Amino acid sequence: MQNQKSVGIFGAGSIAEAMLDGILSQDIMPPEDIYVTNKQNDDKLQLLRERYNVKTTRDYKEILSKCRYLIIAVKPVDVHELLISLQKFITANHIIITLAAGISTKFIETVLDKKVQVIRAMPNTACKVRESATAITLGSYATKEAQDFAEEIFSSIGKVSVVEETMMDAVTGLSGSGPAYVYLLMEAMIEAGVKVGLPRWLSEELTVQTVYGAAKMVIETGESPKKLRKQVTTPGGTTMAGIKVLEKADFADLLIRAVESAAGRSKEMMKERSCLHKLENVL
Ligand SMILES: NC(=O)C1=CN([C@@H]2O[C@H](COP(=O)(O)OP(=O)(O)OC[C@H]3O[C@@H](n4cnc5c(N)ncnc54)[C@H](O)[C@@H]3O)[C@@H](O)[C@H]2O)C=CC1
Ligand SMILES: O=C(O)[C@@H]1CCC=N1
Repeated sequence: MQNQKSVGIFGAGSIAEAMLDGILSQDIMPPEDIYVTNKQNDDKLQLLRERYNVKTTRDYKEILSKCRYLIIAVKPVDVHELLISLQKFITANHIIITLAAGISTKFIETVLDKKVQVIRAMPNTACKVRESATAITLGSYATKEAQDFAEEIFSSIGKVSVVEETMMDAVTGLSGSGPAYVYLLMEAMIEAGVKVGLPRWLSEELTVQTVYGAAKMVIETGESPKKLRKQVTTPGGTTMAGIKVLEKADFADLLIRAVESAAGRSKEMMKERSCLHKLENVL
C-alpha cells in the first residue's frame, strides 16, 4: 500500500545524507516513511539504517509501491540508467523530485515516456544544518500539490525559491556549488591567519565566526554587502590595504568567472546526456 507521504531516495551520497539529516531533525515525517537505496554499497545503507532508522532496500519495485515521492540523488551520469530501471513501475500518482545538476525535467519526462510529475530542485549541502538555498522548478505535468510538497520539504531545511527552469543552470553554478567557493575562501583565510602569526586553532575560530557574522549581518540588517563592506573599510586603514590587493587581482571577476564556468558545465551536462542517449529537443 502506497503511503501518500512516503519518500524513496535513490542515491545515498553527500546530498542525500545532508537532506536526511535536515529533514529528520524537523519532525516533518517519521524515518519509517523514508526508503533509501544506492547502487552497491551495503555498508553505507547499513550505516544510514542505524544512524537514521530509515528503511533501506535495493528492491525498486517495493520502493515504488510504498512511496509516492521519489527523490533522484544519483550523479547526472547515472540518471538515465536509473530512470530505465524505474520506468515500468512508475505511475501517474508518483511525483519525482530530481536533484541532478544539469538534468532537465524534459529529459526525465522523455526517458520515462509518461505524463509523470517532475520537480527539479537544486539544494546545497547546508540542508544538513537546515540552511540550504534551494531553487525548484516544475516539469510539464507537475501539479500545485507536487510543488507544495517540494516547498514543504525544502523549506524545512532552508530557504526555497520557485524559478523558471531556464534559470536552473545559473542556480546550480551559484548556490548549488556555492558552498565550495565559500569553503575555499575560508581555507585561504585560515592559512593567511597562520601565515601572519596566529595558531591554527585561533585562525580557524576567527575565520569561521567572521564568515558567519558577515552573512548574518547581511540577513539581519537588510543592508547590501557593498554598503556593509564600505562600513568596514576605513579610509587609509587596514581593510583598504587588504581590499586593494584583492581588487588588483580582480577577485570579483574571478568569482564571476567561477560561477559562469559552473553554470556552463551544468548546461553542457544536459547536452552530453541528450547526445549520448540520442534524445533530441530535451534541453
Ligand atoms: N553534493 C552536492 O552539493 C549537491 C549535489 N546535487 C546533485 O545530487 C546528485 C548526487 O550528488 P552527490 O550526493 O554529491 O553524489 P554522490 O556520488 O555522493 O552520491 C551518488 C549516489 O548515487 C548512488 N547511485 C548511483 N547509481 C544508482 C542507481 N542506479 N540507483 C540508486 N543509487 C545509485 C551511488 O551509489 C551514490 O550513493 C548529483 O546529481 C548532483 O548533481 C545537487 C545539489 C548539491
Ligand atoms: O558539483 C556538482 O556537480 C554538484 C551539483 C551542485 C553541487 N554539487
